[in-house]
Amino acid sequence: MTGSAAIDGTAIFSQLDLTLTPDSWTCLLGASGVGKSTVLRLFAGLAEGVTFTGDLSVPGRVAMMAQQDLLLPWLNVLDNVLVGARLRGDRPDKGRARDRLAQVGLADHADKFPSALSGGQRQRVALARTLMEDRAVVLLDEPFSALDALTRAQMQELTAELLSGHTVLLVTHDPNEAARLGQTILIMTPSGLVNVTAPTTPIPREISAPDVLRAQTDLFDQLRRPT
Ligand SMILES: Nc1ncnc2c1ncn2[C@@H]1O[C@H](COP(=O)(O)OP(=O)(O)OP(=O)(O)O)[C@@H](O)[C@H]1O
Repeated sequence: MTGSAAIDGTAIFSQLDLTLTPDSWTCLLGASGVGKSTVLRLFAGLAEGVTFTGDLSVPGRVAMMAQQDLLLPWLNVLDNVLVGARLRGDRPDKGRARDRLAQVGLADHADKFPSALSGGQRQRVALARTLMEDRAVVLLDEPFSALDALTRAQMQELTAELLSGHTVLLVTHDPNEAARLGQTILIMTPSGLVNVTAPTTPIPREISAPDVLRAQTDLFDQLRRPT
């Protein structure tokens, strides 16, 4: 993505230059309102009302997972995982959906309704639904931010494992999360992207690994700097 975006004539960002590295996790941080979600929505083709000027190329369709699990309360867990196929009018592949639920540790919850699940379990259903789409590019918009610290850490690990080999763009406000998962770490500012050196060890990294703590501190410093 190279270009500028505006809503109703008001600039959201200008001359942003963002290239995702294939098969790798890119983490995008930055102040509230700087335009991170707008970037994701543009990549996803869901940026209604946003005027983008520039070049934007997306290799095929993408999958997206957001902070809210967006599960449909009137469908059971299995049907929520199958919702993409149903919306497209494809034949639902229940066997594959059950496999995805097993991958996220919810094989025994397929017939339950979302209201009977914990927040962490609901987010795992959302992950199973994202995996069901089987897209090379996956966009994650603060998917773990509403979870308690322990569940968040577990979800980070599970998602990194299951999305291995995908091209991932993760928007997060959490420097530790970026330091654990980022293979490229970028801070979005009104004047462009700042590249912060990411650890080079494989992901997911341990929460308190020395290289993670170093990158986390570095990120805090950069985020605190006035732009
Ligand atoms: N539908 C809309 N109409 C008008 N302005 C909008 C609309 N959606 C977003 N904006 C504005 O666009 C800017 C960027 O919003 P965006 O959600 O992309 O920021 P963000 O960096 O993801 O913020 P946060 O970290 O708080 O989620 C903000 O100033 C916001 O007020």
